[in-house]
Amino acid sequence: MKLGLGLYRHQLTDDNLAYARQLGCTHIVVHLVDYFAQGDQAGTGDSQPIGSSGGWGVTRVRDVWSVDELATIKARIEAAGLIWAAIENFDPGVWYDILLDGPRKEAQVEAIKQLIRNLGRVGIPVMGYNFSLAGVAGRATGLEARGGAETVGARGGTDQTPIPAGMVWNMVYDPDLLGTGVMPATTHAELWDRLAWFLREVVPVAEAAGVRLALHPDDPPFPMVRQAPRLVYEIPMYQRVLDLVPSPANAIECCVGTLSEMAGGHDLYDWLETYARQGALAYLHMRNVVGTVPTYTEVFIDEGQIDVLRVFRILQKHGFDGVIIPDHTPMVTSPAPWHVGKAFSLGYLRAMIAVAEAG
Ligand SMILES: O=C(O)[C@@H](O)[C@@H](O)[C@H](O)[C@H](O)CO
Repeated sequence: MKLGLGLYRHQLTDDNLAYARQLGCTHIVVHLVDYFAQGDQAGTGDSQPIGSSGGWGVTRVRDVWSVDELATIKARIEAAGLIWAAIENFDPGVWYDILLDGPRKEAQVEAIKQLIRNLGRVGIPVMGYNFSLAGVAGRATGLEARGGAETVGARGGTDQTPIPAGMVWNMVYDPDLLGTGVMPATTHAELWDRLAWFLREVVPVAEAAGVRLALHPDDPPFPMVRQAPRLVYEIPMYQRVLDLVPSPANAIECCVGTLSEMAGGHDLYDWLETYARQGALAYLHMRNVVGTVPTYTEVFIDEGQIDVLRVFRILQKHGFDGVIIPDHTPMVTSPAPWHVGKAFSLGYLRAMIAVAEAG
């Protein structure tokens, strides 16, 4: 098992790469979507994008990331002695009509196929994505982790304000549509059909390119957020995703914290075993949590309901040799809240991986 660090686009600096290397990471996962440039997230520093109803701003991105752009970033990561394990998330500006079943979806899926081929050419083995209309939205911030550390969670429900027309996945893709109404109502069945269409189009291309598509579960895992349906909001629902198009290229971005927050009473460890046995886990997000939907809090890696060592022992048993990154951590009161939070988590994860691997 390999330890990695996830960096947002604006965090892709030589200092942060050196930081990752110094703390024992061998791999980097990069969010190339610039969530923090503007909108409600602007100026929030390194804190995670929360997803307030105003969204993260406008995306003007229309072209997929080119071979040159990707190769430049890769060279920089490798110069720091690290390996680029995955990109996390498509820019809404290049695939909004795939999510919305809009008129540009055919053209956009061709662009996504080109992006996947670009990843294959540059040698980036995983493309993480979140097939979601509302995206990561509707969580509340509070001082609820150990010692009053700032964190996020849900307090009995989530945001159900409708998504404005022109916005999807927390970003505005067409400012001219703002103020003209709301996103058309969608059913769960329709959203599953959209995912199935997307996977049937793209998985064969990904397979040929040697790239794995890896779906993130819905965070927060409510059946509806902002009046829009969610896909994977209970743990067994991932099996339906895998069965749509069985292939090593149709895989899971396994956010263990989100899975543990899910309702329905399904056993986390049994299901992790089910997915690990199928070789379906592309990479892992690790954090801890207290509670399940509709009320839960994200907490420090060592203080929640998830038995991290038990998770790693399951992965070890099934030969998982992919990358594990710390997911969101509470912000630690210090001159560098994000860096200290991640450093604490990285040290803990590194130790647990070592114990699990020692058998
Ligand atoms: O801040 C973060 O890293 C998260 O919000 C992501 O884990 C997010 O849940 C996924 O990228 C969604 O695809």
